[in-house]
Amino acid sequence: MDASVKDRWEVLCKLCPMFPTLLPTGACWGGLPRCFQAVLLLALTMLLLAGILRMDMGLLIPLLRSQAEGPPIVNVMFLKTHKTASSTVLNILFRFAETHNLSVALPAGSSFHLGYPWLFLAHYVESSEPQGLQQRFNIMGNHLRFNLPEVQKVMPNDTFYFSIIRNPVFQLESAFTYYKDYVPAFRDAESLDAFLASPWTYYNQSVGLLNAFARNNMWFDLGFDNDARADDQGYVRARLADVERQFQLVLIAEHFDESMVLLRRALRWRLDDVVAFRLNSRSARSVAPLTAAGRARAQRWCALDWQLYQHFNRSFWARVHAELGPRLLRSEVARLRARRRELRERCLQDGVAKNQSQIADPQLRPFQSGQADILGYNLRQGLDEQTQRMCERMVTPELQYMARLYALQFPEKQPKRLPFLE
Ligand SMILES: Nc1ncnc2c1ncn2[C@@H]1O[C@H](COP(=O)(O)OS(=O)(=O)O)[C@@H](OP(=O)(O)O)[C@H]1O
Repeated sequence: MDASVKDRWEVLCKLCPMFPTLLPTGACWGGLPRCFQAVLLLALTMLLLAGILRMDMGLLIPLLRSQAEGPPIVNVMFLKTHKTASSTVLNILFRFAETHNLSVALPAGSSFHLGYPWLFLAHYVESSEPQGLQQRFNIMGNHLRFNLPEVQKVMPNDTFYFSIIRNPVFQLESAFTYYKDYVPAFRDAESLDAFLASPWTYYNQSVGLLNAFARNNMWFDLGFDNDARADDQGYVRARLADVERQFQLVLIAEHFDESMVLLRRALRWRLDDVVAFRLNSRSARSVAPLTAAGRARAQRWCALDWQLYQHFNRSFWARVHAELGPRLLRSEVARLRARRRELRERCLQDGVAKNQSQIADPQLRPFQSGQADILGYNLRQGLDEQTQRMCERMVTPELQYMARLYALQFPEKQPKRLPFLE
């Protein structure tokens, strides 16, 4: 026998006593080939076991962990960025707050948002405490421009912070239609393609905050300067690091269901807590897709948002792979979709979204803006009381839901007026 092969067998045999229960006694003393076979058998068995365990434990661990790691997280701050599926996420948070009797940081007085587009200040939140005392809340999610030190004044120290972003090309297209009449930079542009072909004709930086919808709107919502130089890599990297430090999770609107899977795991919530119907969507008629040249221009015009999106899209998928892996992700997304289908069948008339004129109950009619035709839902007739309440929560538009929570939380105060319903 070759000397080096013999040496290796001897090393293997020296390891034999480490597995006294697995190897037959004396296997190594009887002869080198027997020892080699035993070690090989052991290695194969371990490989096989590892394969089986990896497969099944991958599915089991999250279930075990979600129970083992304690109760659901109830202190949650959601930065509601604009035109990013954020109303659907806010509906999830409002429902969780209402069904768990949690307090919500709601806009003060007759306001519908938390001071946007100005940087958030704690006093934009309604409070039942006497002047000077700062009330803290469980849930916060109405539109605001992020300002961490002020948010920390109204939220507990152990709050979970998260947000959502969307491909800026689609985010801008949605914003253009929705804010067409409201944003100075959009008003005179015939179309978004026309705006992007010559943005400086329409966009005047000195007009101030109202134009924030027209450029790098997500960057702005995060509290940063939306007109900053996008080619200053030091600046961009520093702001991205700020977001990473301040938010435990950044979701991606294009991957909404995968986002809900991650969110549910992070918050240790039940499946039904994160199942939602798409809210605040436009009818196909009011979507005006950009040309290929327009899309390229939008990326350049919103280069800060583009870098934000690229960065967090990458880290989102890295996290999905690290925490779940493809098999578990697929099964969790399938579970979520199946449950949504079930609830759609149970709750919704015809199972589809309706435009404003088709919605019978004014409380379920979403606010309309600009040239967008915003869709909502009719509920099925004849639901039992409990199902009716559950379904109603899922389809109540943001402003009506906010007004209802406000009335519940501050019964002594003047209720919110929603003029568009009158
Ligand atoms: N679940 C889900 N998945 C993907 N996309 C979704 C989802 N829910 C809402 N949406 C789309 O988000 C857009 C509305 O965004 P917001 O609710 O953030 O708008 S707002 O700023 O509160 O007015 C709006 O986009 P547009 O239709 O392009 O305008 C919605 O269709």
